[in-house]
Amino acid sequence: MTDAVLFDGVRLEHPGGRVVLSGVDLRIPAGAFVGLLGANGAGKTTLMRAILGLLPPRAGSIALFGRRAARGSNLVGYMPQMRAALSVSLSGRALVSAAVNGRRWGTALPVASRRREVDRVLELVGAEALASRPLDELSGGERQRLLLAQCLIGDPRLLLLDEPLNSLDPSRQAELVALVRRLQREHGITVLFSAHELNPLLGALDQVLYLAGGHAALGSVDSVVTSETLSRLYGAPIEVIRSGGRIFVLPGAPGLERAA
Ligand SMILES: Nc1ncnc2c1ncn2[C@@H]1O[C@H](COP(=O)(O)OP(=O)(O)OP(=O)(O)O)[C@@H](O)[C@H]1O
Repeated sequence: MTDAVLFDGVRLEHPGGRVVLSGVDLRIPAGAFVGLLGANGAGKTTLMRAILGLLPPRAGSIALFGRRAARGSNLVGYMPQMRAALSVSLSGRALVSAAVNGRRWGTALPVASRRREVDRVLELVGAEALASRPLDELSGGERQRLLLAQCLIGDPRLLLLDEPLNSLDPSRQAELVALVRRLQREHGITVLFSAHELNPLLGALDQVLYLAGGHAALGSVDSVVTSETLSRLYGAPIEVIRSGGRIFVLPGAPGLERAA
């Protein structure tokens, strides 16, 4: 099967020459749910922008479903991290409609078809009842569902979700992860889901993509989230502790915290 995402020797730099990632080779199989983990500034957003074709690699190549990554691809749905613009009295339906009208098909799509597409994505995320309410009256979890609906417009095969759990409480986090997991399973969508915390994603992940020190490691949670792999990636001692079905990643040499 064609890989959803293929990085071959990729080097990503921001203007001004800041190297964020280098020598990255990775293959994300189509239909996988991948958690993208890494500390602040590790390059999670940068990697998503490269997949979107907004930051072309300075070396190597990126392909999506066998085609070179390019800006404006209908294969990809993106939920960006910055969501301040949502504190407005716009309705949920207007927010989702704006994406249908603007990004995917312009004005070429007949009004009835546009409306059907908005209804379809609202139903996919169970947000029909939210559609008529102003965004500034909705909870964080409800807004996230509408943003997810927006990403699903045009039936993308790959979803890039940039820290969608931020500012949600643990039960809303669990609901959102379960919703994305269901969409991924039922529709065969590939998901790249960035987060600061691994634990809320543990039950959903097929693989984890960890970024640190300009490098990337992709694989099962058990193979990547280990003291050995993360210490190599960070270039510094990292301790990984598993307890009660949760995983804790701590800086420092093994044994130091326990000794303290
Ligand atoms: N437009 C830009 N120009 C120059 N440097 C940038 C730009 N955007 C990001 N960077 C730098 O690239 C590095 C990676 O940033 P990025 O936002 O990708 O990290 P992140 O893992 O998404 O972080 P966070 O978890 O804080 O969102 C950081 O050092 C950041 O300062």
